[in-house]
Amino acid sequence: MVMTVASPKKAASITEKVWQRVYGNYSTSSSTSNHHKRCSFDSEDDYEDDDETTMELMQIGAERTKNVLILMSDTGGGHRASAEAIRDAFKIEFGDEYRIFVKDVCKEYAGWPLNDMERSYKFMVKHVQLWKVAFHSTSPKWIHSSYLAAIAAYYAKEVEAGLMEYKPDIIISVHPLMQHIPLWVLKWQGLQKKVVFVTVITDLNTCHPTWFHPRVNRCYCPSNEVSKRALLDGLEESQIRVFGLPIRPSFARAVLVKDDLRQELEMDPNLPAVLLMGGGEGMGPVKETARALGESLLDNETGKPIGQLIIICGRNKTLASKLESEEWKIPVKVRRFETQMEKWMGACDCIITKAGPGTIAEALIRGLPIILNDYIPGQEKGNVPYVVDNGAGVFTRSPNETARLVSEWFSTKTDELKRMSENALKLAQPEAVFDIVKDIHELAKQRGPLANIPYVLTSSFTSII
Ligand SMILES: CCCCCCCC/C=C\CCCCCCCC(=O)OC[C@H](CO[C@@H]1O[C@H](CO)[C@H](O)[C@H](O)[C@H]1O)OC(=O)CCCCCCC/C=C\CCCCCCCC
Ligand SMILES: O=c1ccn([C@@H]2O[C@H](COP(=O)(O)OP(=O)(O)O)[C@@H](O)[C@H]2O)c(=O)[nH]1
Repeated sequence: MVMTVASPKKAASITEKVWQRVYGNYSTSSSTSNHHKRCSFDSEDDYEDDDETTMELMQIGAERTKNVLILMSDTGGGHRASAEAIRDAFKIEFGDEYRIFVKDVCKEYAGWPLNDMERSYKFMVKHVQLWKVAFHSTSPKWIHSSYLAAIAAYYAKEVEAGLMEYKPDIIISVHPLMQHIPLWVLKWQGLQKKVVFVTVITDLNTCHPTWFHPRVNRCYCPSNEVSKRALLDGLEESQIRVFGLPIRPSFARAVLVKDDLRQELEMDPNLPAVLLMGGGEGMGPVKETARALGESLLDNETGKPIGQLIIICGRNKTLASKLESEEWKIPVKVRRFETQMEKWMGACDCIITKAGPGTIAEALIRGLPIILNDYIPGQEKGNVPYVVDNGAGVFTRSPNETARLVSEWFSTKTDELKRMSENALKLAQPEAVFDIVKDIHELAKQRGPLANIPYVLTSSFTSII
């Protein structure tokens, strides 16, 4: 079990413990304080535990700054992008009412395999058949539940220390593998009634069943397709909300003018532009597609370009170096990891990408017709019909076919490009992230009296049980 067993030294009354904590001569449990020293916080100032404790007690009965812990992992770029979108939306809507931490608690606190998921995931998606088997073989509830239960039991103390470090009032999971273990820890700690736990799903359609956990307070689904799956997997309607996929507020709120963006980004002001990318890791047939576009966007009769190409390689440095060293007959910009994706998307007229949900949702907001040229089996498969059946794009794995489509859109089929752009805008849900944070805020307000009792007191309860 995870409960801290009270040592003789610690066997003080609750009053004594509170007294000690407020007036000093008290140190928190060793695993937590050790980690605290090496841990960096996302908030502007690191804080001392004693000050924090005093502050918490002073704020009993008053409105306290609430701590929100967002659990994510860098398996792909989408989970971090959604986590940061939620963090920014909290700041915009509620200012200092909430203190937000975006953390991969499993990586920071637990051991293998939890601390190595990014590398393992990269390896598996490179060998797609391996990923396909892993994804589908772990789909039955009894398989993933027992597997995760075993990991939870093994790393309980570490994950507990990780969670408690941030004294969360609200935990938001934006990752499929971050429901079971934290929820077990909260149960073991007796903190389920104190802490609001919500899941924000970042897959648009064929998501893995680990996303759905019956003990969450809310499950935010990005689409009706996902909410149907949630209901089938045993969640109650009252737990589910469908607002859309959370996208960084800079996409929803900034007023961007294409001509200005092109000037700022040093692009050709007149030529239509296609954006080519492959998620945060620069995956999929980017190189081959770029070469095919280099040919198809050149008018052979006049020798002049009919379009320009922007390639965003994300963290794939090898790809970027290779493309940077090539000679192009049309205007081409090769970029590495970009932090202002809304600007590049705003400056272009269509996009080519693998079926990453984050990129798709962002492109829809900017009204970009989408050519999907790849998908990761399992979680990304359903994103293809989501785009194609709604008339916002097409799917082809062939670089030559992709290049032909773009050259037609930029010359003879401009009406088709316009129609798809309108359909994309109809599917877009730019306000989703704000709807999500407002709902979480309401949920937190509805919590019972235990929610307002500071951790210094609740942890005193648990440590003497
Ligand atoms: C016959 C029974 C055999 C059972 C053996 C179990 C072996 C476990 C081996 C592998 C684990 C497979 C996990 C499958 C569940 C994955 C759920 C899921 O959807 O994951 C997706 C994320 C990545 O996010 C996606 O990124 C995409 C872009 O790249 C895109 O943006 C998409 O929208 C995102 O959702 O995948 C992960 O995070 C998986 C990390 C797997 C790392 C494997 C590590 C090695 C083994 C164990 C880790 C511990 C957790 C295992 C949990 C197993 C139960 C499900
Ligand atoms: O240079 C880059 C490349 C990608 N992204 C972002 O990374 C996310 C990629 O998420 P997606 O779900 O599309 O794919 P993943 O990377 O998870 O496979 C999106 O928000 C992109 O805008 C970014 O910010 N900079």
